[in-house]
Amino acid sequence: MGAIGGEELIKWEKMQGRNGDEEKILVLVRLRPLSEKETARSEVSDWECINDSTILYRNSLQERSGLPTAYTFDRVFRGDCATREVYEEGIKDIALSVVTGINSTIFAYGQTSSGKTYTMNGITEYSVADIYDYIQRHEERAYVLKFSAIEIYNEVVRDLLSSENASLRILDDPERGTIIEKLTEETLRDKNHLKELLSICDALRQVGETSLNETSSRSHQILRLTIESSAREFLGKDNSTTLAASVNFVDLAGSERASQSLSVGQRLKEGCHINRSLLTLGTVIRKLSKGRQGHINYRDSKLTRILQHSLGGNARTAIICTLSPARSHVEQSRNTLLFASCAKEVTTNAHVNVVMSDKALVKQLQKELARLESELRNPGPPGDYTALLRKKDLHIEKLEKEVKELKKQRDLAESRVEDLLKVVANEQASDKKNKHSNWEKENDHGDEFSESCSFNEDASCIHPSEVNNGHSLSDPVSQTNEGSEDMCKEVRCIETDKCSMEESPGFSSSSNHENEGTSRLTVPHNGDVARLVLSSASRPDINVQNGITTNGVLELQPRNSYPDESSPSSLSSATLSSTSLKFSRSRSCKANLMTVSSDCEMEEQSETTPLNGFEREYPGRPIGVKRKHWKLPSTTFGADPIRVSRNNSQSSNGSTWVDDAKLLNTGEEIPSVDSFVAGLKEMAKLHQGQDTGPKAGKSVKDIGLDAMLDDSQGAIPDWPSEFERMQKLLIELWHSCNISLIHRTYFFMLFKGDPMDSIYMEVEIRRLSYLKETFAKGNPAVQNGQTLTVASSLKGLRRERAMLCRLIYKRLAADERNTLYQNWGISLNSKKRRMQLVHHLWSSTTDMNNVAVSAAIVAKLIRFSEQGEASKEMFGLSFSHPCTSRRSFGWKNSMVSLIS
Ligand SMILES: Nc1ncnc2c1ncn2[C@@H]1O[C@H](COP(=O)(O)OP(=O)(O)OP(=O)(O)O)[C@@H](O)[C@H]1O
Repeated sequence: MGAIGGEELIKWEKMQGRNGDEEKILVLVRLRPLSEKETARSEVSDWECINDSTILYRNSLQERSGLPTAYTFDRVFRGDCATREVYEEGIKDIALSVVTGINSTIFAYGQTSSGKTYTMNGITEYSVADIYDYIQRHEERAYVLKFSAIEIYNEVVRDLLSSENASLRILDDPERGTIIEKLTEETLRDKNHLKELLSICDALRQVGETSLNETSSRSHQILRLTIESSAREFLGKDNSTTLAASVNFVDLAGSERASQSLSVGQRLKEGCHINRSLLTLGTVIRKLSKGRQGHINYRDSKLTRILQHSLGGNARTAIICTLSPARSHVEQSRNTLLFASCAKEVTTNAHVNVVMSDKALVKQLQKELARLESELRNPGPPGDYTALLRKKDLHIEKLEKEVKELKKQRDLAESRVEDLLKVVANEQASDKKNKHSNWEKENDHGDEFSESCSFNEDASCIHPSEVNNGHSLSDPVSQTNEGSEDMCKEVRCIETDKCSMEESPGFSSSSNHENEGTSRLTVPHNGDVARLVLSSASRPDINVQNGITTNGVLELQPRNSYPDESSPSSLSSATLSSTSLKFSRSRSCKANLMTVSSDCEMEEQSETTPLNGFEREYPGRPIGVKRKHWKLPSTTFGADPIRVSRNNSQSSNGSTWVDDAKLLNTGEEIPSVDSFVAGLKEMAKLHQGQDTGPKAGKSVKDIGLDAMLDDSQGAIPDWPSEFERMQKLLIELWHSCNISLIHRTYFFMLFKGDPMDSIYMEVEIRRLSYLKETFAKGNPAVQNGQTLTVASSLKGLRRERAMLCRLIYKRLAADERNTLYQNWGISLNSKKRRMQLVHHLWSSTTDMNNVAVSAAIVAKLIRFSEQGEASKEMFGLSFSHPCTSRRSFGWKNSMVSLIS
């Protein structure tokens, strides 16, 4: 039979409350009463069981010997305790484990005449009786019991139940471990044969009685009862399993010293063998008590070889140590207690033993073989594989998405690191450039310079801290060319595409006529500081002729036009035709031309943050609604030229641009809230057109509001939590898509939880989800005819931050700024305080406090409140009936109080 695991094993282990758990050997100590002989010799009893677990040596003389006087074990029994009591206290539980498939062993260890046989006879009898009782009560199972009784004497194993008393041979079977060949077996097939069991017990008792003679007292006797059981309902069936375990009752020879009991000749040989087995047993127990490290010498004696599994193996084990109380045996008693102390540290690891008959095993293997052969012959319907492949494909697709998302996150992280490096580099550069120290008041760099360059940012002067010997620290190519291209001033970007330029101090521009002629931008050429940033200049149709002259003049000449010779140093407000401009550079700057081109390409992408131009590839565009020239308002400054359409037009071409610069009169490209709102309406209109098709042709007023009102008034269950969800999603999407902070602020300020907000929020979510998805795939999004990438959107965001940085200086008083710095944990002495502050704005997607405060600060900077403390009703964004009560589930904090 081969041992296997199985469901039954698990079931039985559960029944036993064990699953290969380690368990310490149970150690009991039994003190016998003084024998008649000992009493006659006036022996005194020096040992006393002071409680259930402690035995005490009471001799006051010996107490001073330094040896222990108290010993504690699992249980100690006084001399007047009955064997039944010993049996019931722990032994019974272990002995009966055998009926549930768990091996067990009960030892008796002690010096000669200490009561080992006396105890084991009782234990064996009670155990067998209880096993019998158990079998009787479990008729659902069939039992087979096998007895064997052996004696180890002088290291020879004898079969006590065979008539010949023949010697037995110990075999080491690789599968079954140590076995004893020619075991005499008395087999009981089921309960009808139990009488035979009892007769065998009688025979064993006789053996025990026999052992009282001189020979047996110096031999080790082992009675083994093996029990196999199977559920009757499975008997004879292929799936039947059998539990098989053995219980050993071991009556060891006396552990007295050889010198006491042995002398010469046969007795000496006998004693040596006795001591060899006992000595080995002691050594094994001692080693096991220290944790099974190293070699355990089971094979050094027959006794330990046969009982190997009972000593630290697959068995539950109990040792009853018997003591004589007589003072004359104190030394042996102490040795016994020492042995017991070691034994109680030994752990065993018993588990339920399940076996399957060879027949059942063969059948099961044949069945498994047949199944595998069948699978090989019939690989299954192709549909299975198709489905499997589809599943795999989906999984691969999902993984690819994850990879792209991770790449995107990596790019973002790299970009942020780049930003930080620039900040650090700028700070270092600014330290060196003390000659520009007057450029910064309050040791807060950049404002005055920026103010002097209040031309829109696309054509703005580079902050001195960004310039190092004429090259931008942030431009790796320029840094590479450092030293060799001093005369070539970098041209970064020029606003084109019908851009509107304002005169600004520090700049002069000239144009002989709108849309034609050469536009010259004269940059204040202050040594190596001058730098003109061109945006959108990478457009292939822009031709820069002559590049930047040595006196800092950049000439832009639209193709097919003529240069304006008249006023090279002045340029009035100019609108450049975006259709025919092309860059070129003077030969002296040839090497830098590549730099310019590359820079300009990047700038072209950076012109637009993802806010704008969504209309181009908006997936929900209704059929028939072609690409229109409407746009969301530009909230990334310099990203798009400001197109003037002040009438908030809702014409079919939908260009609802507001000349924000004029409107706000800030010198910065801040989109007004009404241009923002107009853009939202455009978007909502498109969205509505997508959803409602036939209504697409109507104007916003015609279709948008009423239709949306209908939609939105379809009650959204649990709107407060839905609003919160949408709001969080939007914040995350804004962050992911690098959306303009001003756009976020406007949106945040306008939509605070009115049920009607759901429409615009939904539109915004759909728009940004599309953008995010496009970015996640690593694709550029085509927006407003321009290509938008993660990198370009980040650049747009950076420019917006720079603008906000300037606004902090312009719009906030010194004490307001200081309060903000303190609130945001920015040291008042640190450099780039404003930039630090700006980087905190809208920096968290989860911290709503950060969001609310950020929105409040940006709102203040762009004078949102001055634009009318915009209410949605003002802009026609709210669809609420005048009587409809507004419920706000927005931010709880007072934004005004948060700012100050
Ligand atoms: N707990 C007890 N109560 C009463 N009598 C006992 C008790 N233990 C042992 N005896 C008696 O002590 C005597 C010796 O006991 P026993 O033969 O069991 O010792 P042993 O340890 O088996 O000796 P050996 O090693 O020689 O086989 C016996 O007559 C037995 O009846």
